Amino acid sequence: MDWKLWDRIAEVHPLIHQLTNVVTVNDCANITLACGASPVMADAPEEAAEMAAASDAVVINIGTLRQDQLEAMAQAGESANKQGVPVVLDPVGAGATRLRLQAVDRLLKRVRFSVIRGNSSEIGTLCGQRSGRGVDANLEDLDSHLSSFRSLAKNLQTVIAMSGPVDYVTDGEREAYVENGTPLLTRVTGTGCMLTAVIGCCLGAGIEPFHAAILSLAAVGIAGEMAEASLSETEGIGTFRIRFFDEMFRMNSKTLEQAGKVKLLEKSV
Ligand SMILES: Nc1ncnc2c1ncn2[C@@H]1O[C@H](COP(=O)(O)OP(=O)(O)O)[C@@H](O)[C@H]1O
Ligand SMILES: Cc1ncsc1CCOP(=O)(O)O
Ligand SMILES: [Mg+2]
Repeated sequence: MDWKLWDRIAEVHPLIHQLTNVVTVNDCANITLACGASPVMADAPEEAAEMAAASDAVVINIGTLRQDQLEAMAQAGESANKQGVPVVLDPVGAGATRLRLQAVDRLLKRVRFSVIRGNSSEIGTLCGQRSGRGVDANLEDLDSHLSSFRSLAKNLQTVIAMSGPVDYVTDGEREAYVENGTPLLTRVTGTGCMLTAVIGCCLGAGIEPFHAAILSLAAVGIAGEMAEASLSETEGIGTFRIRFFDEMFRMNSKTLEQAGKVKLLEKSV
């Protein structure tokens, strides 16, 4: 794993156009800045395509979806595809309602995504195993689903990045497991959304999608581990959230190399 790729974000300082949810939009903008990239949040249909074409990567997150926003997302994605700008999808709560399920279906028909990042329920739903209440994960027996995740990646010509206790990344040929992280990351809303924004930063810096996903999963996991380790007995989730931002701001290739727990199974299929 070439951890030095991470430093490209600060060197390139890419512009990351994000069409995202109202719960975590501010956290996504701040994590983008913390990584050394520049965020712009723009989801009006009147400007989404123009903004996407002028950006280095586009992040589409359906967390609090509305119909007009969906059209803006599709237009931004199409415009990005036309200009060769990479696009990453976060299918938040894809299995929770019909609106979300249909939205993901429409987006996948109109836009080619470089990476799709979701939790196990969201990725399972994309494979036809509809699951998930709300936005949190509850798909079980993940090992039995790995071959469908690989087929999904192959069919959509994308990289699937499934986060969880152990993260799994595949482009249909190559596979990787990332073992960094802490359950505390699930006790703060937005860590998945921020992870997807970080993937956008890596893509915008020109890092190819498979490695962009691995680097981002390792970075977020390690920042979570370090934030947790810094907590005193009287500190809790509020302090964890702040320290997580601090650790992402301080993240560099050396820390990634020392603390990254990645198993790469290249050409494993
Ligand atoms: N049980 C866990 N143990 C360690 N890390 C976890 C655990 N669950 C999730 N993570 C980490 O939390 C981050 C957010 O992932 P996740 O919670 O799956 O996304 P989402 O918030 O979209 O459901 C990822 O970096 C993931 O590796
Ligand atoms: C709670 C919630 N509801 C709609 S979007 C959202 C945020 C989800 O963020 P994450 O998936 O990163 O925890
Ligand atoms: Mg999520």
